[in-house]
Amino acid sequence: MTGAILVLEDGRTFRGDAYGATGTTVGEAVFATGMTGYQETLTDPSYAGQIVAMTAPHIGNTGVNDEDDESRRMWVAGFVVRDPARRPANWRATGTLDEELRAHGVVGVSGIDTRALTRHLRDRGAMRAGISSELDADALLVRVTAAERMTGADLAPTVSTQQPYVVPAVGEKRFTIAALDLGIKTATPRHLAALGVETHVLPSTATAEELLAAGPDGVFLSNGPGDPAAADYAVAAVQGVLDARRPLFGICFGNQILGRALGLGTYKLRFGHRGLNQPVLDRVSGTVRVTSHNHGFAVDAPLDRPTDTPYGQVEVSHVGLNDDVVEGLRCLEAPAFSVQFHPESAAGPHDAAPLFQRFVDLMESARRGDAHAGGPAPQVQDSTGEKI
Ligand SMILES: NC(=O)CC[C@H](N)C(=O)O
Repeated sequence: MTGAILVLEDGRTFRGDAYGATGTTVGEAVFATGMTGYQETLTDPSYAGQIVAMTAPHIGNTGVNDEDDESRRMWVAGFVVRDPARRPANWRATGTLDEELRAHGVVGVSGIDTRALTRHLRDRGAMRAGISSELDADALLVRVTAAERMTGADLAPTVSTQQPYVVPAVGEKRFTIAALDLGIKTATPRHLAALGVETHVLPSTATAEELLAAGPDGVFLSNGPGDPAAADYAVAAVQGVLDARRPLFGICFGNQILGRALGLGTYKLRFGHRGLNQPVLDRVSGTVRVTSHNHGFAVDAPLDRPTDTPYGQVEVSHVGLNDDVVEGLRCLEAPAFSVQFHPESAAGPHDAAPLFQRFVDLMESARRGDAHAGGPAPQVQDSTGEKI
């Protein structure tokens, strides 16, 4: 077995075995706490530039399949696992994770103490790191300290589609939307399609004019990698959409971009939220949902009062219950809202999926010409009859 090392920016070194592709890679070391969903994680464009360590010790058990990819390729800069499955056991599996990582050139390391690594990152914060099966620790550390930092990194254009494309509605088409692809996952248009929404996906650098050109019923802002403070082009596009008063819904990076478009700041969290069971309070409905997260930055906004913006007041609609981080925004005088977590899940629980229905409700009320603001009163009911 070929050896490999993981070296953190502060010099801490872990020794293990090469996993996936051999070679050398650098990126931001982060940990993800989901016990399932490694295929979705690896193919989520939001992880571009990051070396992802899985805290669940046994990874690869269900292999890989042809259906669970969230984009056209794997984007992680590197992959760290404790104990890879020796062989997959799942009826949907078409290959092993190790082979798939190699096919995508993802350099990984296995057999290291991922609990110690996670505690280190939790205490010291996410930091640059490298994995190598060919360099010694000193040489790798030189590469790590020369690597680009996540703060200030503009990565959405590197993962976005270059060409617009359309995802048709399933059944009768009720609405057409333009989606700004900052790193969109396939699960998102799929959720919208099931609600009768046709999604026109546009490149990350699309302007407001381009987003609005076809007269869409609404505009969607996707998740995506990098620092929202570096994506001024997307902020300008969103301001144009707000000026046009077109219904707008954003997820994760989209939440951060909406926040910036409203004049709010963003900041880097110490180690971020990456997992499938993060409790979030929806202050509009008063319910707590267990949600899927993947973010290292967050919006800076007061929790206790609405903020005045050039587009009217905005309030914090969702709050993370682990740490009081802003997890959603709702414009009170404009048809715009967003969440920091992932209603499309993939992977993760489906608690938040009805937020897509809220977007549809918002477009419906805009079409009727009703007075509308970002968070239509929650009228959707889940299977227990509870309002969400
Ligand atoms: N999933 C996302 O959209 C992540 C947004 C942003 N890159 C962050 O790390 O916070």
